[in-house]
Amino acid sequence: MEFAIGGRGPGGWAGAFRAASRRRRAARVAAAVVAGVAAVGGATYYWTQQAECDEENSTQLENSIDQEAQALLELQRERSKALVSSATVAASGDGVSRGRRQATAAAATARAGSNRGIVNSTNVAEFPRAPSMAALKTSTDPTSSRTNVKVDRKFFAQLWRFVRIVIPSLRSRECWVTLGIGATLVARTRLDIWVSDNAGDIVKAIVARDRDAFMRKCVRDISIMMFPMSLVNNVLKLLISLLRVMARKRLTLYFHELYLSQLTFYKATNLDNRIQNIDQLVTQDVEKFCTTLVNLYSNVSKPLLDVVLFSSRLARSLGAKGPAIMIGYFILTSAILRKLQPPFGRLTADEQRLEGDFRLCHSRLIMHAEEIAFYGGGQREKFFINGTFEKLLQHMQRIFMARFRIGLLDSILVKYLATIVGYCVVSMPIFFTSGFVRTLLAPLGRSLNVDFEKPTDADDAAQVAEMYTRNSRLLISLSAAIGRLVLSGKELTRLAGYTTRVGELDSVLRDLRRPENALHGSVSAVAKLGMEDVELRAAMVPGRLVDNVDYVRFEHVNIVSPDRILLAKDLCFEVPPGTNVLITGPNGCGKSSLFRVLCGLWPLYGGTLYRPPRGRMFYIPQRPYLAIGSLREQVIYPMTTLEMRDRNIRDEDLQKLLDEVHLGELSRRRNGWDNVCDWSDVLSGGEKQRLAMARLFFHRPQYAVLDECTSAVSLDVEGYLYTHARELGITLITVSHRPSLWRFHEKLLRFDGHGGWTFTDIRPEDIPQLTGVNGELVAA
Ligand SMILES: Nc1ncnc2c1ncn2[C@@H]1O[C@H](COP(=O)(O)OP(=O)(O)OP(=O)(O)O)[C@@H](O)[C@H]1O
Repeated sequence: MEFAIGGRGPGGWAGAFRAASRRRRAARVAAAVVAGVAAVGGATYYWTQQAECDEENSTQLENSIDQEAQALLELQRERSKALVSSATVAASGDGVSRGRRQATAAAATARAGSNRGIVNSTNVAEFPRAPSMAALKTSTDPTSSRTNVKVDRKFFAQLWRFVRIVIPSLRSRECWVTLGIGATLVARTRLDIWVSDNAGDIVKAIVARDRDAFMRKCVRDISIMMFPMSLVNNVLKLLISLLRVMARKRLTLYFHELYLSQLTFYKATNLDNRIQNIDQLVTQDVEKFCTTLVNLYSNVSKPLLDVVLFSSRLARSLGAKGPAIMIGYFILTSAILRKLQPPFGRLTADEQRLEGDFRLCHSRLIMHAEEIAFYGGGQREKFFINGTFEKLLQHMQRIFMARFRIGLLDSILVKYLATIVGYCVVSMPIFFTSGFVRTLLAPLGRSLNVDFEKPTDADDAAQVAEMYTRNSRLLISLSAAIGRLVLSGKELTRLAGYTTRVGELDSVLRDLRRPENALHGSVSAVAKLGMEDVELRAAMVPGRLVDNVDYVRFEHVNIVSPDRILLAKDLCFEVPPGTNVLITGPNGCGKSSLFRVLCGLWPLYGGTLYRPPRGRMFYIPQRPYLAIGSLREQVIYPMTTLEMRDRNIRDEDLQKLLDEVHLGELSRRRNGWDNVCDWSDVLSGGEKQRLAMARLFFHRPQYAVLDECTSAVSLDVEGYLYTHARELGITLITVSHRPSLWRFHEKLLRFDGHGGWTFTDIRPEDIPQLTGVNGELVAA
């Protein structure tokens, strides 16, 4: 709220103030402080009410955003798939530590890649996992905490937890910066009061034609004070920005630690549907939380201080009634405006949804441009897109009209009437010293034990001008402080929203890392089973992992999907070193899931799993993960160049590997081994798979899990790769539908798609019977 107070007040006030006794003045100051605090209480009540209103609006906004999120699901799914396939590979490739370093960059690429994903949607569609389906479930879930944002005890408890992470100790830098901001705020308020006093003195000197006083106050004092004033202002800005960055750093690193270790990133995105869009939570919501928290700190503490100090200062000249009337007026007008205000929260939410619909139409056009073009559907799409745009425009016009109506009232109450009230308050001692105002203020005066006495006539024009200037400035500052307090209500609700979201992330990540959940999944998953799920209940008994042997053995292990479907019952087989195993079965029967259990991504149920330590196993999926970085880093992933140098491995050694997989040319392109580009875009499907095989040969694990990872490689090269892997002593566990691969394996694990399985020898005489003339599978 602002005033347009200006002009010159009439003379005759000064005597009134000279005549006031010290005792009375002290009483008035005390009363003014009480009035100020009471008014702040009123303002606080107001903005709590406001917060509830905002809460309602924000819930509507959130709901609407949910709808928009649903509408945009198709696009997000593409992006999530890219992210999750990266997460799966980073998890199974033991790339955790490296993944931590590259998390931000990878997310950025995935996001940037979403556009490519749109155009190239056929590639992405190969991937069966769609964690965004889980996102769909939770985003519409009415019990989701997104719809339940409250400024309550739980909020303050959560907030306190994060404040303790952000400010870990009283000796931390963050604590000093927080205290520094507090001290700077006090200094700034004191300087504001000095400015008001000084402005009064300057006007007084001008009116009294006192040149010496004018030079002293205007030139000398301001010249001296401009240094501390500009210093304080800018130090305040600097400290607030610093605290924001420090808070974000602490909190982001805290979440990175939780998220990127112990495969939590995989579990959170694949096995658990409690949270969605973790990338957004970690990168954006944490940042917004920190910004809102720091802003709230400065936006509440400063105005509170201002209200108390400005009120007490004003009371010295106007008595308690000045600030009390002004604050009362603000509370009154705010209440009126709130009553009459249209539901802008809902209107804005609707606007967002309509904008989302409009954007989605265009995005779908880009995504399916080819199909639409083949169908000749341009006209149909135009009709549809124009219709959506028309709806958006009509809604925007409705909002403009609502804003126009409330704007009229707003200007009258907040600008012009407030100006009148401000003028009246400042000139009260001279014009309104008896009668109506006295009667009006009498109850307030009695309750505050203040005597709103009539000041004696002032007669010193210079002093009057001084008082007028100072008081009007103080009143402007006071009203600005109350305005900021009122706005803080909105910020508090926003902070509650971010705290809930960040708090949810925190509790889910911590839950997934609990020792009892680490190996066996969420305990609650079993607890949620109904009594009718007898078989499932029996199958989901926590299993035992022995990971220090040099063979792979499944003993009575059950494979259960996160959706609690029993994919394989009572698995028992052994893969001794040197015995390659081929896994076959219909789509969706659980072949890849076996690997997920083997690598520790999915919970282990049933019996005992024996396997070598993770570092001695390697996993290559059908679409290999290519990290951000140079060509060298693609081959050695998840090892870093530094680690490679430490182990005395040279680029020439890598070149041999590339030659083995028939990709030797790659290192001879521009920038050679240091060539950094988006490798998933640059390489063809077959080249990516061969590069992944070079990576396998580089790491030479004891066991390699190959999940259809040569499906795009020509048959002759594929044969060579398998032969070479055997020469290197790598034992292979392969999923493939290609009969051409049977000859490289000794055992066959076949799933029947109903939980059953067989584990048999592959006899040489079986192989020709199973392959047709062109190498296709004719019996299984
Ligand atoms: N994260 C997950 N959440 C829920 N269900 C899943 C998840 N991952 C896989 N599934 C389900 O588990 C089943 C087995 O999936 P899996 O990937 O093991 O199939 P697959 O045998 O490898 O199939 P394909 O031959 O098509 O690759 C499928 O029905 C799949 O939908």
